[in-house]
Amino acid sequence: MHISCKPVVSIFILACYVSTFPFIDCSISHEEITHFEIDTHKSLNSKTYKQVSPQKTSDIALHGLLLWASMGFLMPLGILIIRMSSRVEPESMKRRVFFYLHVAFQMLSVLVATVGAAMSLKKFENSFDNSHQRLGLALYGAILVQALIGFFRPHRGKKERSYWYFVHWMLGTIVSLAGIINIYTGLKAYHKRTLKGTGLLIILFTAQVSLIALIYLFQDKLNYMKKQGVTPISESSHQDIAQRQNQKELLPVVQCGKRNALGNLFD
Ligand code: HEM
Ligand code: HEM
Repeated sequence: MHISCKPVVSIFILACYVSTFPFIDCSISHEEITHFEIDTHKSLNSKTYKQVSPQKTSDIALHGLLLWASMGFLMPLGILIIRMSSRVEPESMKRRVFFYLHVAFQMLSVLVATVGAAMSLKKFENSFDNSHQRLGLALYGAILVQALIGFFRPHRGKKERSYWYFVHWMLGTIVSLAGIINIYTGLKAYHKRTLKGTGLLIILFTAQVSLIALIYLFQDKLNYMKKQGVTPISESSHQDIAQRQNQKELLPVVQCGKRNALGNLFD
C-alpha cells in the first residue's frame, strides 16, 4: 500500500470501531432483567448461574454468531489464502489476487468482530470475571493491532521485512488460535447461561476447525508430495547431464537434419 494511505486506513479502522457504538440499542428494561435474573439454576458442575431473559439470550446468540463469523471463519480463511500465495511467482497477477483477498477477508473479519465487540460491551455486564470475557477483551484489541501491523509493512527485500513477517505471522496465528479457543468457551458459557443445548454446534465447529487444520497442514506438504512422483537425481547424474549438454553445443552442424549451404557443398 502507498505510504500516504496508511494513516487513512488507521483512521478508517478506528472510525469503524467508534461508529458502531451509537447504533447499538441498549434497551433491555430493568424489570426484564430482574424478572429473569432472580431465577437461578444449577449447571452440571453444580455452580449457580443467573438465568437470562429471552432478549439477552438472543443478544448472546447474535454475539456468538458475529464472533464465529469473524474469528472462526473469515480470519482462518484469510490465513489459508495468503499461504497459497507462497507457491506462485513473486510478481505474478495470481499473487496479487491472493494478497488482496487476504486483506479483504481480514478487514471484513476485523469489521464484524468490531460490531460484535461494540455490541457485547454495550449490552453485557462488562464484569470481565471469567476467562472467556477476559480473553475476549484481549482479542478485541489484538485484532486491531494485527490489522495495523499488516498495513505498516516494510517493502520486500528490506531487512526489516523479515522481522515484520515474524511479528505478523506470530500474532496472526496466536490471535486466530485464541479466537477458536474462545468460541469453545463462549459456547460453554452460552449453555450455562441459557441452558440451551450446544452439542451439535460443538460437533459442527470441531468439524470445521479440523478441515481448516487439515488444509493448513496439506499446504505445507503439497510441494513435497509433488516431488514424490519425480525420480531423485544424484550428484553424479547432474554432472553427466551437464556434460552431455556441453557436448551437444559443440556438435558439428552436419549432424543436424537441416543442411546448410556449406554442408551441401562438401557432400
Ligand atoms: C472469539 C470469539 C469471541 C470473543 C472474542 C468473545 C468475547 C466476549 C467478551 C469480551 C465478553 C464479555 C462482554 C462484556 O461483559 O462486556 C463475552 C461474553 C459472553 N460471550 Fe463471548 N466471545 C466470543 C465468542 C462467543 C461465542 C461463540 C459464544 C456462544 C454463543 C459466546 C457467548 C458469550 C456469553 C454467554 C457471554 C456472557 C458472559 C458469560 O456468561 O461469560 N461468545 N464474550
Ligand atoms: C487481523 C487481521 C490479520 C491477520 C489475523 C493476519 C494474519 C496473517 C498470517 C497468519 C500470515 C502468515 C501466513 C503464513 O505464511 O503462514 C499473514 C501474512 C501476510 N499478511 Fe496478514 N493478517 C491480517 C491482516 C493483514 C493486513 C491488513 C495486511 C495488509 C494490508 C496483511 C498483509 C499480509 C501479507 C503481505 C502477508 C504475507 C507476508 C509474506 O509472505 O511476506 N495482513 N497474515
